[in-house]
Amino acid sequence: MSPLIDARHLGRTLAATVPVTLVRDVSLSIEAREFVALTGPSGSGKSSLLYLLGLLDRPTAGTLAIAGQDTGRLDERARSELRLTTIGFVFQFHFLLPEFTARANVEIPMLRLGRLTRRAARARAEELLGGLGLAGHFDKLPEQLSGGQRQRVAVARALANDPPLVLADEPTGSLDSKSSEQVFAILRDLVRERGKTILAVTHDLGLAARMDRRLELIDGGLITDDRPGAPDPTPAPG
Ligand SMILES: Nc1ncnc2c1ncn2[C@@H]1O[C@H](COP(=O)(O)OP(=O)(O)OP(=O)(O)O)[C@@H](O)[C@H]1O
Repeated sequence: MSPLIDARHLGRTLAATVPVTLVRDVSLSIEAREFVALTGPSGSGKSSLLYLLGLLDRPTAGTLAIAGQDTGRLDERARSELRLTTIGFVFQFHFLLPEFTARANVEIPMLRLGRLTRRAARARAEELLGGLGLAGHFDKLPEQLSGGQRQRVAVARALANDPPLVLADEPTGSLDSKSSEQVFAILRDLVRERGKTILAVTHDLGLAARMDRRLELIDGGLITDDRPGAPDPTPAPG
């Protein structure tokens, strides 16, 4: 099976009098069921890379295949469909629509994709929210929820169309330590129990160390790709 993400020499440069390179020559392959941290100093290009991989932005160099599809060959409509079916996003600041209830926020991606009836979308939204401990909160607006609850609604929304891949930009960055731990456990269980693949930007090296693989960017380039938790492949002598 092809990797879920396969980037070859990916680059993103902004054209300006002095061009700005956000992402340079990143080659990277992520398989299904990986739980990957994307780390690096502020301004190193983590969000820029995440936007490219999430098809929210287009590279100026290199190639990107998502779920085996060469994204450079897709028109806008096909890119949008691939994004809706394959990728869920969770951002640091939830970006829920403030005038819609928790349930409606989760229903929207399903209604946009148009594969479920309104009634089925509603049932699925309630099931997802219920599974994330939000059973009593379907009708609340984002402002009526705590930060941790809002982030769980954002996770439910990311899962609405059952995408294999979830991209998260500092998903615990704005949360207190208890909510942060809760959201981290939810993301980890999505990989372990539901077979999702997660790539999460984080500044928290403690969290990154608890994930399966850590990528590090400096100045837009990938300088580290390691597996902190992996057993040492060479057993100690004796
Ligand atoms: N539209 C833009 N125009 C000009 N510069 C930009 C633009 N978008 C990003 N940059 C610059 O590109 C660099 C990479 O930004 P990016 O947000 O990807 O980094 P980051 O690693 O996610 O940072 P942070 O950890 O602070 O969120 C930064 O120096 C940023 O200021």
